[in-house]
Amino acid sequence: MKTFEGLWAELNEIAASRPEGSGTVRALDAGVHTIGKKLVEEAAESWMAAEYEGKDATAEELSQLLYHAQVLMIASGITLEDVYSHL
Ligand SMILES: N=c1c2ncn([C@@H]3O[C@H](COP(=O)(O)OP(=O)(O)OP(=O)(O)O)[C@@H](O)[C@H]3O)c2ncn1[C@@H]1O[C@H](COP(=O)(O)O)[C@@H](O)[C@H]1O
Repeated sequence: MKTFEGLWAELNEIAASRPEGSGTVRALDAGVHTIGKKLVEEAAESWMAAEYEGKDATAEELSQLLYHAQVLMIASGITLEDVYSHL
């Protein structure tokens, strides 16, 4: 099963190697403004799922929120340690 740290390693590798057809590369090229809007959208969808759609849908939306948070971190030059230092 993929973990937060496993996805982080995968996305950083993708950002460096820029494989053809990658949605992550497309998102990074679109920039922080576009990534930020997607992050907010997934946050809202997570909220709605938690209120009305049950655990499975909520977990799926939260996984997308975590993905977009990681993409925003890469686009902003932020490391896991930068974030963990605030936990
Ligand atoms: N975990 C994710 C992931 N979660 C969410 N998303 C993106 O977020 C979108 C979900 O948004 P929505 O729910 O709004 O669905 P949608 O409206 O149909 O999507 P869009 O039209 O907005 O793209 C998906 O279409 C993906 O673009 C993800 N994209 C990629 N990953 C993983 O990231 C890795 C790299 O992916 P690529 O860069 O695409 O190779 C792989 O392991 C993928 O599984």
